[in-house]
Formats: sequence, C-alpha cells, structure tokens
Amino acid sequence: MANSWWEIQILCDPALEDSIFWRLEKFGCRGMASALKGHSLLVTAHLPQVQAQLLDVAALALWLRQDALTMELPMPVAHWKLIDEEDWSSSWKQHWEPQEIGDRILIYPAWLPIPKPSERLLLRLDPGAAFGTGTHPTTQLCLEALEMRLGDGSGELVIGDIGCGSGILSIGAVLLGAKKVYGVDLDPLAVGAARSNRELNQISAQRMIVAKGSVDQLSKLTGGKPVDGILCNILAEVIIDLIPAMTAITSLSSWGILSGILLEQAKPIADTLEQYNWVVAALWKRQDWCCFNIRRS
Ligand SMILES: C[S@@+](CC[C@H](N)C(=O)[O-])C[C@H]1O[C@@H](n2cnc3c(N)ncnc32)[C@H](O)[C@@H]1O
Repeated sequence: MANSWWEIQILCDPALEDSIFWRLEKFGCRGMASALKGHSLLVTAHLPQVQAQLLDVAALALWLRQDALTMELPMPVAHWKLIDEEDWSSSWKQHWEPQEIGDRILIYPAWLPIPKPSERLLLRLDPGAAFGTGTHPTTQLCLEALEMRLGDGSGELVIGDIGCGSGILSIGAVLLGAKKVYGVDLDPLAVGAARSNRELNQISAQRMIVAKGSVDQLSKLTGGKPVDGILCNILAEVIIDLIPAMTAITSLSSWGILSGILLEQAKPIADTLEQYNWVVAALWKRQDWCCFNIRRS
C-alpha cells in the first residue's frame, strides 16, 4: 500500500508512559499521543510503513514488554494495524488539544478556530508527520527554558534550532522575541512541516530560516557567524556526537538549551559538555527527562 502508516496502540500502566515514549521515539514513531482510559493509559503512535516491517513492529512490542518487566510493572498490551495517509492525519488529531506551556505560550492546533485574543502568545501548529506537538516533556522543558532566556533585550538574538521537527521551538523563539532563528532537521518531512508552520504563524522566511541538514548546514547558513543560542532536543546519543560541532558555531557568550536526554544519560552529556568548556547553569527535570541550560565558560 502506498503512503501507509502503522498505527500502534499500547494500553499500559501510566507509570510506563515515559519509557514507552522513549522507545517509540527511538523506533522513529511520530504523532504520538496518550490518554487515560480508566486506570490505564492508551498511547497511540504512528510510523510510515516503509520504515518498519511487520516483524520490526512485533519486536518493538517485545521490547515494551521487557521494559515493563525490568520496571516490575504490568505488561503493556500493544496492537498495530496499517492505515492510509488520510486516516493517520485525522486519527491522531482527535487526541490533541490546545496546551499552555510555561507562563507565556499557548500551543494551538492549526485546525481549530482561532481563539479570542488572550495574554498568551499563540503558537499555531500542524506538525504533520514531524515530531513536536508540545505534548512531550522535553519540548515543554525547552520552551520553558526559552521563555526564561528570552526576556527584554532578546531582540538582537540569533538562535540555531538543531532537529527543529515541526518548528515548534523555532517559532516559540520568534514569538518570544528572537531576531532570527535557523532551524535544521535531517528529516525532509520535518523541514516541510516547519516551513508550513512558519507560514501558519505569519513569520517571514528571512526571520525563520528552515533547511534540511544538521549543524554543518546551520554553519553554512550563518556564513560561519556564531549564534547566540542553541536549541537541541534530540536523543542523548545524537547530542553527545553533536557537541563538538555545536561548540564550533557558538561564541564565548553563547548559551544552549539541550533536551531529549533521559536522567540516567545526564552524566555522560555533562562530562562531554565540560570537556568542550560548557558550564551547566541549570538542569531541569520532568518525569524521566532532563533539560540542560548551558553557557560557554
Ligand atoms: C525529538 S525531535 C524534536 C522536535 C522539536 N525540536 C521539539 O523540540 O519538539 C528530534 C528531531 O531531530 C531530528 N534529528 C535527529 N538527528 C538529527 C541530527 N543529527 N541533526 C539534525 N536533526 C536531527 C529528527 O528528525 C527530529 O525531527
């Protein structure tokens, strides 16, 4: 079937939510959502069919059961089926609602009517197939950290968003007052989604530049000029490899907000940051995840 997606549904103990999201994310799932069903949690995730064979999905279900066993929690029950492109986009949209993040931002699904003006900054979003709806703790931690960073006087700041996904952090940075944001992502679907979300939020293509690639691409886009701040919400194993390149696109006064890091992965990240002369100014935690607020020493 062309343009088909796996729809994976997992009924589990709510205490398993983080580990299941982590597994699904590592597996390449998108459009993840969770909802309480009585005392259990129903996690729904989607994955392009071309990315996984039936056996891979079955193996994923096995990992999920093994994780529960290790954590001494009841076994989750996973079901999966193939759905077509249209069904997938309408299916997960039903589970996603407007969400306030921090003190200033309201994430607002693109398909809902625009709400009455409020004191919050409206961040409209249709992530499509990209990661970044604001429901994940790591995205929330990054947006909250951004809110703290970008106060008065941020109007001159240039920011790099590595692994921009739906563009949620780049758009958040612009709404909070950054002068310019460069968003890069290896996934062409994410690049497309970030560009359309840029338009949805009426941000000019000169103020939020989105391109396919990673840190090297970002460096080309800035013409080698250092950025003032870095946002990077990718998995720890990817971030650790990116730290040297990220350092190279910053100056001695730059700062960074890094997440996608599980608590148990914080130590090797902190060690590598120290090696590259970064200081951890604060470490924020939510559920099993953490967010590094860093600056150059
Ligand atoms: C967890 S999502 C984060 C999306 C969004 N920034 C957020 O905070 O919700 C990570 C994104 O990083 C991208 N990615 C993974 N490895 C990357 C790399 N080495 N360079 C650039 N992007 C990468 C993925 O395609 C994915 O869109």
